[in-house]
Amino acid sequence: MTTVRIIGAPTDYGANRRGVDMGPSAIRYGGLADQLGSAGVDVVDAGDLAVPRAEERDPDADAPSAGNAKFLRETADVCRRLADEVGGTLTDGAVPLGLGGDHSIAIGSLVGSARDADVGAVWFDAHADLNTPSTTPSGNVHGMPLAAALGLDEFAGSEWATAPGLSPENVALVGLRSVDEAEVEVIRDRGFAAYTMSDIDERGITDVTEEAMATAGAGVDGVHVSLDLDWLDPKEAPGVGTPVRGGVTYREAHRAMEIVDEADSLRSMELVEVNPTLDQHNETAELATELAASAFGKRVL
Ligand SMILES: NC(=[NH2+])NCCC[C@H](N)C(=O)O
Ligand SMILES: [Mn+2]
Ligand SMILES: [Mn+2]
Repeated sequence: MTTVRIIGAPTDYGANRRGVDMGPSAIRYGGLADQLGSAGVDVVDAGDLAVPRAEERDPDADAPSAGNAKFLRETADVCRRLADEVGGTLTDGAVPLGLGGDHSIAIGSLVGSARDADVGAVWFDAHADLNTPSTTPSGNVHGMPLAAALGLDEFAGSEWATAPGLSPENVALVGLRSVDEAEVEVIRDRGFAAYTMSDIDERGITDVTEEAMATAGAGVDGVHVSLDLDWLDPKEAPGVGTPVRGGVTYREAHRAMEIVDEADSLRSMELVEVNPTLDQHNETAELATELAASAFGKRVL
């Protein structure tokens, strides 16, 4: 039987708006353990990493060496510890499920997942998260995790940020609808498999997700699935910090997660960017738990 180990990373260093640090509590309160149980997996909750409050920290402590990247030192500290938790979970034969927190925690997830293995990544997100300290329009590290893990620009050779076993040919982005100019260039130059909402409109979520999982999983030991809740339409998932209209529906999201399960290559997963201060009756957190259950095999019949 699969054991899923929940690891909370209650950060909001990487986002503009406060509140995603409450994500792990909201997602647990939203019924995560029960949902995963109904998917037929064993669940272990490792609790939350200790994360100092942003108010007690200086966002520019690393400037100017960090370029325009706020709270980079704090992010590095959390990601190092998260990478150890994720790596240790895999060594124990369980599947790590990270709870954000903002999307910068994906750096730690990817480093931990790709420490002793070759991995692919599927990024379910409205955004590409491929900015670097020199290209970011915001200075927010949640717009950079994929670039960091791939070692782009300033992240090249960074021991805490780059994921050694993550290869660019095994990266797929799904659901794009808000991509910055510099990110468009990176996607074109590096040839990432990237599916916009138009691709989903045209080809359907099943076809697109199957192709994304196949690309990410080709020739590697497993796939990391990063689920940013702003991937969904804000009507379905209002509790996120950077909502973008025109996202996937409730049904499309479930179908995609069922395909994640069917691909049988899931190595590690995370649920990020749930912001309870912007949510309605915890519905975004509850949706996150349901989608995780689908990804771990929950079916009606
Ligand atoms: N994980 C996220 N919600 N990322 C949003 C990123 C938005 C924008 N591309 C930026 O770099 O600031
Ligand atoms: Mn996003
Ligand atoms: Mn994101």
